[in-house]
Parts: sequence; structure tokens; C-alpha cells
Amino acid sequence: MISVAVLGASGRMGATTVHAVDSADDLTLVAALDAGDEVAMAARAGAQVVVDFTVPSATEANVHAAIEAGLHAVVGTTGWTADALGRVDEHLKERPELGVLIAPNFALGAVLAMKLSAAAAPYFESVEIVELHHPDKVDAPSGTARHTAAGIAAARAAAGVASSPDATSQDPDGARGAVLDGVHVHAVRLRGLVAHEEILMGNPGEQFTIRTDSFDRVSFMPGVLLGIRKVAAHPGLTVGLDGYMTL
Ligand SMILES: NC(=O)C1=CN([C@@H]2O[C@H](COP(=O)(O)OP(=O)(O)OC[C@H]3O[C@@H](n4cnc5c(N)ncnc54)[C@H](OP(=O)(O)O)[C@@H]3O)[C@@H](O)[C@H]2O)C=CC1
Ligand SMILES: O=C(O)C1=N[C@H](C(=O)O)C[C@H](O)C1
Repeated sequence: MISVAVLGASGRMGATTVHAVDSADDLTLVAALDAGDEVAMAARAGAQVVVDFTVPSATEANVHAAIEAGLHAVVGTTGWTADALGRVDEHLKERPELGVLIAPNFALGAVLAMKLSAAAAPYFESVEIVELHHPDKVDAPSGTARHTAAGIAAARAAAGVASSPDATSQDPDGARGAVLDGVHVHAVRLRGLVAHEEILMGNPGEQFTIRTDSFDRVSFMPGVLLGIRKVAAHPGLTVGLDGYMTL
């Protein structure tokens, strides 16, 4: 039995995670914590793993507090920078037995979309990303889009592929979107949506589109549970659920 504490337990993802952990025979929920609660309360409740679905401004401090408390951490909250990941990596050297998984998206379709887009991107002249989410989301572009763009950029750089062609010379209103690692990313916020991403790739005469849709937050739960079950077996920092999967 793995003892689990959920941070951000009253939020959209936290509440879904509490239900999923409660429903799993091999997991037991020992703490459901929210803003104002100390992460150390999870350790005092007997947790082995904390799951963080909070807010970008709180998640890094929560992970450092989890490491201090001797807890493994499974993190879905977005907003992680390379510097913040580096600080966690450094902190984990003091506790080499602990695992921290930071995954921008736990939906299996999204994990596959990120892998497939990195594999395909060197073979196309043009690549752009459209991410589409519910309007209550606080960050844009999504963590998934950032991770997707980084994977695509790394794959194209390794293959020596040039930037996507773009004749735009006048864009006073930013209609071409954000540019992340050289990849244009467009963010849509629309009532009725949950979490969606489209990766568009083009060559002369053809288009290749990878699309992933989460219509319900239950779509993230198989990945979250996989992370909880495997985090102790993966000491150190892992970024992306694909690090726990054979793909
Ligand atoms: N990796 C993945 O697969 C997914 C990641 N996400 C990400 O997860 C995060 C949460 O999303 P979502 O559930 O929709 O957001 P919500 O706003 O619904 O939930 C966030 C919760 O965290 C609480 N909170 C804020 N600060 C703290 C803190 N310091 N400690 C503990 N709890 C805190 C909030 O409480 P209060 O309201 O009182 O401030 C709220 O209950 C976002 O970054 C989102 O992008 C979302 C879906 C999937
Ligand atoms: O806020 C959300 O809802 C989501 N956040 C994550 C992100 O920013 O990529 C994962 C998923 O897209 C849902």
C-alpha cells in the first residue's frame, strides 16, 4: 500500500486525484491539503508520496518542502522554468533516495503526442502548435505546449533542420502567437473546452496533424496513478511521464 497526500486537493485536478487515489486498491489517501496547509503535514500524516496540483507560484516551494520532509513527489502543476528544475535537481542530491516526477501532462494521448511530434518534426518544413483550454486556466501558453515546443526544437536542431519559413514582416498585434524555442504557439481559451493540443506540420503539398483531446479530467488519472506507483523506483528528477514508460 502506498500512502498519498494531495496538495491543491480542493482544486479541479486535486479533487479528481483525491477520488482516483481513494478508488485505487493499492493506494491510501492520508492527507488532502490546500493553500495555507504546510507540506510537512503530509509527512506527519504518514504520506510516502505527495501529488501537487496547485498553482505555478506555489509548486516549486512545495517540491522543496516535500524533499525536506523526505517525501517522493508527483507534480502536475505547470510553470516550471529550467532554473527551477535545476534547483530541484540540486536539492535532490541531498536526498538521493527520493524521486520527483514533474509531468506537464499526464494524459496518455498527450504524452504520445509530445513523443510523436518530436519524432516527426525534423521531416517537415513548417511546425506550429495550437493549444486550446478552458478559460479558468491561469497560464498561457500551456505547460504541455512549452514541453512540446522544446521537444520539437531539440529534434529539429539535432537533425540540422532550418526554422519554419515565415514571410510575416508586419504583426503589430501579435497575431502570429508566442515563439517558444523557435516554434510558434497559439493559445485559445474557450468555455466548454478542457485541455486540447494540435501540432501542425507542413511540407509542400501535404499536412500532418497530431491532435490530443482531454474531454474530462479523468483522462489524466491513469498517468497520475502510474506516477504515484513508480516514483519511488525512479530516484532523482524525471521531467515528463514518458520517462516512466517504454515508448
Ligand atoms: N500535468 C497535468 O496533466 C495537468 C496539469 N494541470 C495543471 O495543474 C495545476 C492545477 O490546475 P487546476 O486543478 O485546474 O487548478 P485549480 O485552480 O482548480 O486548483 C489549484 C488548487 O491549488 C490550491 N492552492 C493554491 N496554492 C496552494 C498551495 N500553496 N498549497 C496547496 N494548495 C494550493 C488552490 O486553492 P485556492 O483556490 O484556495 O487558492 C486550488 O484549490 C495547473 O498548473 C494546471 O496547468 C492541470 C491539468 C492536467
Ligand atoms: O490547466 C489545465 O487545465 C491543464 N494544464 C496543463 C498544461 O498547462 O499543459 C495540462 C493540461 O493541458 C491541462
